[in-house]
Amino acid sequence: MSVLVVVECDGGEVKKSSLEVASYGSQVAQLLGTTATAIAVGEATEANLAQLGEQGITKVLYDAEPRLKDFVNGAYTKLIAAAAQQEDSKVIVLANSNIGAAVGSRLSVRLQASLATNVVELPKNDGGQFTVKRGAFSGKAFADVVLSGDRKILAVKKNSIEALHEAGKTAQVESFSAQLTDADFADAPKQVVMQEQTGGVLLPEADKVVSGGRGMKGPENWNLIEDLAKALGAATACSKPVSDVDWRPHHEHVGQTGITVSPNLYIACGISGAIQHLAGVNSSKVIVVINKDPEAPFFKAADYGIVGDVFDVLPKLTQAVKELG
Ligand SMILES: Cc1cc2nc3c(=O)[nH]c(=O)nc-3n(C[C@H](O)[C@H](O)[C@H](O)COP(=O)(O)OP(=O)(O)OC[C@H]3O[C@@H](n4cnc5c(N)ncnc54)[C@H](O)[C@@H]3O)c2cc1C
Repeated sequence: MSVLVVVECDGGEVKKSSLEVASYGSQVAQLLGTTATAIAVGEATEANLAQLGEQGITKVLYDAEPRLKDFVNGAYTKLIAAAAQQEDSKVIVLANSNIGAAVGSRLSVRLQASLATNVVELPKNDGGQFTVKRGAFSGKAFADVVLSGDRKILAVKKNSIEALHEAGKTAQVESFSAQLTDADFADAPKQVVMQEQTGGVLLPEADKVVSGGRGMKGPENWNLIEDLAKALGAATACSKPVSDVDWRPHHEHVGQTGITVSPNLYIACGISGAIQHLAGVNSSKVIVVINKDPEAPFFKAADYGIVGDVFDVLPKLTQAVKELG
């Protein structure tokens, strides 16, 4: 019996959120007195998969079927279920990402497993019960959830756990086949057309995000957001009212009704910090808020706050970032 960790890869690389998930899974394995095996999905290289040893993974299974390069829910679910069966895994850990959330629910039906999403801590053995803490009510609260049943699936929220890094440790990479058929690819997307992204950085995966709200006054001032984003190598985002009035495209709107982001750095410029906005950004590692109103609610969620006018602060901040190189 081993803990099975689902590792998402893109362009040959393991995604950062999956390094966290691998670290989480190997710590769960330690708690249960077993080892952690990963099943890799997406486009991966053997060398990068072997490096998952640094996050405590012992073995990595990889199916090189070319159609698995892009996300196909049915095929990914069957692949992961087959790996769980081969490894007799009672605990399956995945990222609380778009892929993880979609596969997690399908997998729970297929394997008759209990599922907890948005998990933020390692599980506890609470009086013999397997208990996990998860974010609830758009991140405003936490819930302790008891998972029963033989199999459990945990979808781990990004930035909830530090990725382990034991330099030089490698995992054994094994080829794996789930014997997928054409029927498993019935829901494969025919074509994926990427929306135009500022600086070529994809918003949901971005490591840094510079975001603007109504305090930016109009689309003609967005060069201030874009200049800072370019200097930082960040993606740009906005609040809902900004995209509602077409100052920015809808795919940049973050929050409860928009995209959820979990970057290492989120800079909010002229955004009040309404609960619906926070719901999409509150798993960011470091939040910086620039707002001229010291009472703006966003300051309560900020790691760093600048009380000031965005038109004064942003050019200076961009200049300072450029000088730092
Ligand atoms: C069902 C529902 C779902 C929603 N979903 C979302 C969602 O997904 N995402 C989202 O963002 N919102 C969402 N909203 C809207 C949300 O409630 C807020 O109205 C919205 O987030 C406010 O956007 P804002 O902060 O840009 O604008 P405002 O609330 O108008 O705030 C502007 C801020 O800019 C500051 N400011 C003004 N001028 C300057 C200046 N020169 N320098 C510095 N600061 C300045 C002000 O002090 C103020 O704090 C939703 C609402 C509902 C009811």
